[in-house]
Amino acid sequence: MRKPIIAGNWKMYKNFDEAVEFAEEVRDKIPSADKVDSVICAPAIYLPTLVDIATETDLAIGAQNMHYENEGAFTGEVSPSQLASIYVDYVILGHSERREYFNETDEAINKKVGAALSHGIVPIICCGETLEEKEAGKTEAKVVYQVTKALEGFKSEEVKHMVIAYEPIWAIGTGKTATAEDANHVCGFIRKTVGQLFGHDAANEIRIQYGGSVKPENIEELLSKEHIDGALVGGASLEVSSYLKLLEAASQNA
Ligand SMILES: O=C[C@H](O)COP(=O)(O)O
Repeated sequence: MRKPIIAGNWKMYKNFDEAVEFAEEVRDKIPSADKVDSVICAPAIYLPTLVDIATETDLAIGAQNMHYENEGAFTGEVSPSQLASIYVDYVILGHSERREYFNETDEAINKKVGAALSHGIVPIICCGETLEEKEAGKTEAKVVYQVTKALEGFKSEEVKHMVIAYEPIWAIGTGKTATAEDANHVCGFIRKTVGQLFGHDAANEIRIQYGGSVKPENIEELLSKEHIDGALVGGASLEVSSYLKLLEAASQNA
């Protein structure tokens, strides 16, 4: 049985006071980490403060991106060793917004996955198709390509601890959600791909999230599906009450 994982992605929202207020309000209301992994991926400048607030609670803190080098002349970037030095637990890698607006390549994402692992940071690796690709029947080919490239060169033992987030780009921030059946189909396809590449144990243990307009109203149906182990949530993770409802639903599904 895979433990559900709900990760909020705050993207470039919230000022400092709002971020602190949110974390202080939720920290003692997070369901037990035995039942669900509850994560907030915040803007980099808030991470040390949020990690402090979350210490000794069941809330985990993640970054939204990082470089793959540990140090160097890379103005504006944050490194894996820097994130590890402030005890960040997770990092989102290859989000479609990073791929589209910041030219992030599959090769760079693959290096970032390796860097995250070597620092004990769990990568949440994003994949997903555009509306054009969906309409052209290319969803499966697209996610297989992205997942294969992101996981290239790793061992089964490493892959099983990773998280993959299937996020159809047309469903992000649009209010359009993939049907639970469609989302489950693609997540199942990703699991099958992991199995072909890394074997049965990795496929069985890797957690696969769905992302794209996930809300308290649709989380239960999504989580009831065999291959959906959680959600990567944008908009609905910004409000305390909706974030907590998502966690509650996941903890009851565990
Ligand atoms: O990382 C989160 C996704 O981009 C989904 O965002 P959304 O829940 O606002 O559609």
